[in-house]
Amino acid sequence: MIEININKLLHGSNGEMNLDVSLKINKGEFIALSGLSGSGKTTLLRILAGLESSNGTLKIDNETWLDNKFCLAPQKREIGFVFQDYALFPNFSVMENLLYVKKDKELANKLLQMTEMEELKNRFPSTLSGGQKQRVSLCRALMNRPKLLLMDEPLSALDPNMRTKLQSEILTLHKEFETTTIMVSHDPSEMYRLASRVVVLNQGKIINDGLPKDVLLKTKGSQKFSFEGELLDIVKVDVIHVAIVSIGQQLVEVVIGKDEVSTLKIGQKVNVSTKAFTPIIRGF
Ligand SMILES: Nc1ncnc2c1ncn2[C@@H]1O[C@H](COP(=O)(O)OP(=O)(O)OP(=O)(O)O)[C@@H](O)[C@H]1O
Repeated sequence: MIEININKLLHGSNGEMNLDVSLKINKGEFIALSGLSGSGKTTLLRILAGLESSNGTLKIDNETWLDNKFCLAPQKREIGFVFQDYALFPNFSVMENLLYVKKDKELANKLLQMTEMEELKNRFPSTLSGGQKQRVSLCRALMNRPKLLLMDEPLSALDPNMRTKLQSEILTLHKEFETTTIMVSHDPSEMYRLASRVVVLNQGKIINDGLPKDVLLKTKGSQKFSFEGELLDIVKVDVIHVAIVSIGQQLVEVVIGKDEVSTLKIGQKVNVSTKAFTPIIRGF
Protein backbone atom coordinates (compact mmCIF):
# COMPACT_ATOMS: atom_id res chain seq x y z
CA MET A 1 0.00 0.00 0.00
CA ILE A 2 1.25 3.45 -0.91
CA GLU A 3 -0.11 6.41 1.06
CA ILE A 4 0.42 9.84 -0.45
CA ASN A 5 -0.45 13.01 1.47
CA ILE A 6 1.52 15.87 -0.01
CA ASN A 7 1.16 19.55 -0.64
CA LYS A 8 3.40 22.06 -2.33
CA LEU A 9 2.92 25.60 -3.55
CA LEU A 10 3.62 25.80 -7.28
CA HIS A 11 4.06 28.86 -9.45
CA GLY A 12 1.86 28.17 -12.43
CA SER A 13 1.30 30.27 -15.54
CA ASN A 14 -1.91 31.67 -13.97
CA GLY A 15 -0.38 32.49 -10.60
CA GLU A 16 0.16 30.32 -7.55
CA MET A 17 -1.36 26.90 -7.31
CA ASN A 18 -1.39 24.46 -4.41
CA LEU A 19 -0.55 20.88 -5.38
CA ASP A 20 -2.58 19.07 -2.75
CA VAL A 21 -2.86 15.31 -3.25
CA SER A 22 -4.10 12.56 -0.93
CA LEU A 23 -4.12 9.14 -2.52
CA LYS A 24 -4.00 5.53 -1.36
CA ILE A 25 -2.71 3.04 -3.91
CA ASN A 26 -2.94 -0.72 -3.46
CA LYS A 27 -0.07 -3.03 -4.34
CA GLY A 28 -0.15 -3.95 -8.03
CA GLU A 29 -2.53 -1.19 -9.12
CA PHE A 30 -1.91 0.50 -12.47
CA ILE A 31 -2.88 4.14 -12.19
CA ALA A 32 -3.23 6.43 -15.18
CA LEU A 33 -2.64 10.02 -14.09
CA SER A 34 -4.37 12.46 -16.35
CA GLY A 35 -5.25 16.17 -16.42
CA LEU A 36 -4.73 19.37 -18.34
CA SER A 37 -1.25 20.69 -19.03
CA GLY A 38 0.12 22.41 -15.92
CA SER A 39 -2.17 20.56 -13.49
CA GLY A 40 0.81 19.16 -11.54
CA LYS A 41 1.22 15.60 -12.88
CA THR A 42 4.98 15.69 -13.50
CA THR A 43 5.62 17.51 -10.22
CA LEU A 44 3.70 14.80 -8.34
CA LEU A 45 5.84 12.06 -9.95
CA ARG A 46 9.03 14.01 -9.16
CA ILE A 47 7.96 14.37 -5.52
CA LEU A 48 7.29 10.62 -5.32
CA ALA A 49 10.73 9.94 -6.78
CA GLY A 50 12.37 12.33 -4.29
CA LEU A 51 13.58 14.61 -7.08
CA GLU A 52 11.58 17.51 -5.68
CA SER A 53 10.84 18.66 -2.12
CA SER A 54 7.33 18.77 -0.66
CA ASN A 55 5.39 19.11 2.57
CA GLY A 56 3.41 16.14 3.83
CA THR A 57 3.99 12.43 4.11
CA LEU A 58 4.76 9.49 1.83
CA LYS A 59 4.55 5.92 3.07
CA ILE A 60 5.27 2.79 1.09
CA ASP A 61 4.29 -0.44 2.84
CA ASN A 62 5.60 0.23 6.33
CA GLU A 63 8.44 2.46 5.19
CA THR A 64 8.37 6.26 5.45
CA TRP A 65 9.86 8.11 2.48
CA LEU A 66 8.79 11.56 3.58
CA ASP A 67 7.47 13.24 6.71
CA ASN A 68 8.00 16.62 8.36
CA LYS A 69 11.43 15.60 9.74
CA PHE A 70 12.77 13.23 7.11
CA CYS A 71 13.13 12.82 3.34
CA LEU A 72 14.57 9.59 1.93
CA ALA A 73 17.17 10.18 -0.81
CA PRO A 74 15.98 9.32 -4.37
CA GLN A 75 18.56 6.53 -4.81
CA LYS A 76 17.26 4.81 -1.65
CA ARG A 77 13.64 4.80 -2.82
CA GLU A 78 12.80 1.60 -4.66
CA ILE A 79 11.49 3.39 -7.72
CA GLY A 80 11.73 2.95 -11.48
CA PHE A 81 11.28 6.07 -13.60
CA VAL A 82 10.55 6.12 -17.34
CA PHE A 83 10.75 9.55 -18.96
CA GLN A 84 9.34 10.68 -22.29
CA ASP A 85 12.87 11.33 -23.62
CA TYR A 86 14.30 7.88 -22.65
CA ALA A 87 17.24 9.25 -20.56
CA LEU A 88 19.56 6.34 -21.47
CA PHE A 89 23.32 6.43 -20.94
CA PRO A 90 24.58 7.13 -24.49
CA ASN A 91 27.99 5.50 -24.07
CA PHE A 92 26.60 2.26 -22.61
CA SER A 93 25.19 -0.57 -24.72
CA VAL A 94 21.61 -1.72 -24.19
CA MET A 95 22.78 -4.52 -21.85
CA GLU A 96 25.15 -2.19 -19.97
CA ASN A 97 22.32 0.30 -19.44
CA LEU A 98 20.36 -2.46 -17.70
CA LEU A 99 23.25 -3.95 -15.73
CA TYR A 100 24.22 -0.50 -14.46
CA VAL A 101 21.10 -0.63 -12.26
CA LYS A 102 21.66 -4.20 -11.05
CA LYS A 103 24.15 -6.88 -12.03
CA ASP A 104 21.44 -9.43 -12.75
CA LYS A 105 22.05 -10.84 -16.24
CA GLU A 106 19.23 -13.34 -15.95
CA LEU A 107 16.64 -10.64 -15.26
CA ALA A 108 18.13 -8.36 -17.95
CA ASN A 109 17.86 -11.16 -20.53
CA LYS A 110 14.32 -11.96 -19.48
CA LEU A 111 13.22 -8.33 -19.79
CA LEU A 112 14.93 -7.90 -23.17
CA GLN A 113 13.33 -11.11 -24.40
CA MET A 114 9.87 -9.99 -23.27
CA THR A 115 10.26 -6.72 -25.18
CA GLU A 116 11.83 -8.34 -28.27
CA MET A 117 15.11 -6.50 -27.68
CA GLU A 118 17.40 -9.49 -27.11
CA GLU A 119 18.98 -9.28 -30.58
CA LEU A 120 19.86 -5.63 -29.98
CA LYS A 121 21.48 -5.99 -26.56
CA ASN A 122 24.96 -4.95 -27.74
CA ARG A 123 23.76 -1.90 -29.66
CA PHE A 124 24.22 1.67 -28.39
CA PRO A 125 21.21 3.98 -27.84
CA SER A 126 22.11 6.28 -30.74
CA THR A 127 21.55 3.38 -33.18
CA LEU A 128 18.04 2.57 -31.89
CA SER A 129 14.62 3.84 -32.92
CA GLY A 130 12.46 5.77 -30.47
CA GLY A 131 10.34 2.70 -29.73
CA GLN A 132 13.43 0.57 -29.12
CA LYS A 133 14.97 3.19 -26.83
CA GLN A 134 11.79 3.38 -24.79
CA ARG A 135 11.78 -0.42 -24.44
CA VAL A 136 15.32 -0.25 -23.03
CA SER A 137 14.25 2.53 -20.70
CA LEU A 138 11.29 0.44 -19.52
CA CYS A 139 13.45 -2.65 -18.98
CA ARG A 140 16.02 -0.58 -17.10
CA ALA A 141 13.35 0.86 -14.82
CA LEU A 142 12.31 -2.69 -13.85
CA MET A 143 15.84 -4.00 -13.18
CA ASN A 144 15.76 -3.25 -9.45
CA ARG A 145 12.24 -4.70 -9.17
CA PRO A 146 10.90 -1.36 -7.92
CA LYS A 147 8.04 -1.00 -5.46
CA LEU A 148 6.74 1.80 -7.63
CA LEU A 149 7.10 2.38 -11.37
CA LEU A 150 6.62 5.98 -12.50
CA MET A 151 6.15 6.73 -16.19
CA ASP A 152 5.79 10.29 -17.49
CA GLU A 153 4.06 10.15 -20.89
CA PRO A 154 6.40 7.31 -21.92
CA LEU A 155 4.84 6.74 -25.34
CA SER A 156 3.91 10.23 -26.44
CA ALA A 157 6.91 10.66 -28.77
CA LEU A 158 6.09 7.45 -30.69
CA ASP A 159 3.93 6.91 -33.77
CA PRO A 160 0.50 5.30 -33.25
CA ASN A 161 1.53 1.77 -34.34
CA MET A 162 4.58 1.74 -32.09
CA ARG A 163 2.48 3.14 -29.24
CA THR A 164 0.04 0.26 -29.52
CA LYS A 165 2.86 -2.29 -29.62
CA LEU A 166 4.54 -0.84 -26.55
CA GLN A 167 1.22 -0.65 -24.73
CA SER A 168 0.90 -4.43 -25.17
CA GLU A 169 4.44 -4.91 -23.87
CA ILE A 170 3.81 -2.67 -20.86
CA LEU A 171 0.70 -4.75 -20.15
CA THR A 172 2.68 -8.02 -20.43
CA LEU A 173 5.40 -6.69 -18.11
CA HIS A 174 2.79 -5.50 -15.63
CA LYS A 175 1.10 -8.93 -15.59
CA GLU A 176 4.46 -10.65 -15.02
CA PHE A 177 5.96 -8.33 -12.37
CA GLU A 178 2.78 -6.78 -10.89
CA THR A 179 4.69 -3.57 -10.18
CA THR A 180 2.54 -0.81 -8.71
CA THR A 181 2.54 1.78 -11.50
CA ILE A 182 1.62 5.42 -12.03
CA MET A 183 1.67 6.50 -15.67
CA VAL A 184 0.96 10.04 -16.88
CA SER A 185 -1.06 9.92 -20.07
CA HIS A 186 -3.28 12.17 -22.17
CA ASP A 187 -4.55 9.35 -24.36
CA PRO A 188 -7.95 7.90 -23.30
CA SER A 189 -7.54 4.67 -25.30
CA GLU A 190 -4.10 4.12 -23.75
CA MET A 191 -5.47 4.70 -20.26
CA TYR A 192 -8.42 2.40 -20.90
CA ARG A 193 -6.19 -0.35 -22.22
CA LEU A 194 -3.57 -0.25 -19.48
CA ALA A 195 -4.91 1.20 -16.28
CA SER A 196 -6.99 -0.35 -13.52
CA ARG A 197 -7.76 3.10 -12.15
CA VAL A 198 -7.73 6.63 -13.57
CA VAL A 199 -6.92 9.69 -11.44
CA VAL A 200 -7.55 13.14 -12.90
CA LEU A 201 -5.73 16.22 -11.60
CA ASN A 202 -6.90 19.77 -12.14
CA GLN A 203 -5.12 22.82 -10.71
CA GLY A 204 -3.20 20.56 -8.33
CA LYS A 205 -6.26 18.75 -6.91
CA ILE A 206 -7.78 15.35 -7.69
CA ILE A 207 -11.11 15.97 -9.40
CA ASN A 208 -11.86 12.40 -10.47
CA ASP A 209 -10.67 8.98 -9.33
CA GLY A 210 -12.23 5.71 -10.40
CA LEU A 211 -12.45 2.82 -12.81
CA PRO A 212 -11.44 3.67 -16.40
CA LYS A 213 -14.96 2.98 -17.68
CA ASP A 214 -16.46 5.36 -15.12
CA VAL A 215 -13.93 8.16 -15.60
CA LEU A 216 -13.29 7.95 -19.34
CA LEU A 217 -16.57 6.95 -20.98
CA LYS A 218 -18.98 9.79 -21.51
CA THR A 219 -21.87 7.88 -23.05
CA LYS A 220 -22.30 5.52 -20.06
CA GLY A 221 -23.73 2.86 -22.36
CA SER A 222 -26.45 5.08 -23.82
CA GLN A 223 -26.16 3.56 -27.33
CA LYS A 224 -25.07 6.92 -28.65
CA PHE A 225 -21.82 7.63 -30.45
CA SER A 226 -20.15 10.87 -29.57
CA PHE A 227 -16.67 11.87 -30.73
CA GLU A 228 -14.72 15.05 -30.18
CA GLY A 229 -12.70 16.30 -33.11
CA GLU A 230 -11.49 19.29 -35.09
CA LEU A 231 -13.23 20.65 -38.16
CA LEU A 232 -10.57 20.68 -40.90
CA ASP A 233 -12.65 21.66 -43.93
CA ILE A 234 -16.11 21.98 -45.44
CA VAL A 235 -16.35 20.83 -49.08
CA LYS A 236 -19.25 21.07 -51.51
CA VAL A 237 -20.03 17.79 -53.31
CA ASP A 238 -22.73 18.34 -55.94
CA VAL A 239 -25.58 19.85 -53.94
CA ILE A 240 -24.52 18.77 -50.46
CA HIS A 241 -21.87 20.02 -48.04
CA VAL A 242 -19.51 17.64 -46.29
CA ALA A 243 -17.58 18.50 -43.13
CA ILE A 244 -14.13 16.88 -42.86
CA VAL A 245 -13.45 16.23 -39.19
CA SER A 246 -10.26 14.90 -37.65
CA ILE A 247 -11.05 12.47 -34.82
CA GLY A 248 -7.95 10.96 -33.24
CA GLN A 249 -5.90 9.56 -36.12
CA GLN A 250 -8.92 9.27 -38.45
CA LEU A 251 -10.57 11.61 -40.93
CA VAL A 252 -14.35 11.44 -40.89
CA GLU A 253 -16.77 12.91 -43.45
CA VAL A 254 -20.14 14.13 -42.18
CA VAL A 255 -22.90 15.54 -44.37
CA ILE A 256 -24.07 18.87 -42.95
CA GLY A 257 -26.97 21.23 -43.63
CA LYS A 258 -26.96 24.89 -44.77
CA ASP A 259 -27.34 26.21 -41.23
CA GLU A 260 -24.23 24.34 -40.08
CA VAL A 261 -22.26 25.55 -43.11
CA SER A 262 -22.82 29.14 -42.03
CA THR A 263 -22.23 28.63 -38.29
CA LEU A 264 -19.29 26.20 -38.18
CA LYS A 265 -15.75 27.58 -38.44
CA ILE A 266 -12.72 25.75 -39.83
CA GLY A 267 -10.33 24.85 -36.99
CA GLN A 268 -13.16 24.75 -34.46
CA LYS A 269 -13.46 21.88 -31.95
CA VAL A 270 -16.61 19.94 -32.78
CA ASN A 271 -18.64 17.07 -31.44
CA VAL A 272 -19.77 14.37 -33.90
CA SER A 273 -22.62 12.29 -32.54
CA THR A 274 -25.44 10.11 -33.74
CA LYS A 275 -28.88 9.40 -32.41
CA ALA A 276 -29.47 5.87 -31.07
CA PHE A 277 -28.97 3.15 -33.66
CA THR A 278 -27.46 -0.30 -33.88
CA PRO A 279 -23.84 -0.08 -34.96
CA ILE A 280 -22.12 -2.92 -36.79
CA ILE A 281 -18.61 -3.89 -35.70
CA ARG A 282 -16.49 -6.14 -37.92
CA GLY A 283 -12.93 -7.24 -37.24
CA PHE A 284 -10.30 -6.94 -39.98
N1 LIG B 1 9.58 23.28 -8.34
C1 LIG B 1 8.56 24.06 -8.69
N2 LIG B 1 8.27 25.17 -7.97
C2 LIG B 1 7.23 25.94 -8.30
N3 LIG B 1 6.43 25.72 -9.36
C3 LIG B 1 6.67 24.65 -10.12
C4 LIG B 1 7.74 23.74 -9.83
N4 LIG B 1 7.74 22.75 -10.75
C5 LIG B 1 6.72 23.02 -11.59
N5 LIG B 1 6.08 24.15 -11.23
C6 LIG B 1 4.89 24.74 -11.88
O1 LIG B 1 3.78 23.92 -11.54
C7 LIG B 1 2.87 23.77 -12.63
C8 LIG B 1 2.61 22.30 -12.88
O2 LIG B 1 3.70 21.74 -13.59
P1 LIG B 1 3.78 20.20 -14.02
O3 LIG B 1 4.96 20.05 -14.92
O4 LIG B 1 3.75 19.36 -12.81
O5 LIG B 1 2.42 20.04 -14.83
P2 LIG B 1 1.92 18.83 -15.75
O6 LIG B 1 0.52 18.53 -15.31
O7 LIG B 1 2.90 17.71 -15.70
O8 LIG B 1 1.91 19.50 -17.18
P3 LIG B 1 2.19 18.87 -18.66
O9 LIG B 1 1.02 17.97 -18.97
O10 LIG B 1 2.24 20.08 -19.54
O11 LIG B 1 3.51 18.14 -18.59
C9 LIG B 1 3.51 24.48 -13.82
O12 LIG B 1 2.85 25.70 -14.02
C10 LIG B 1 4.97 24.69 -13.40
O13 LIG B 1 5.47 25.89 -13.92
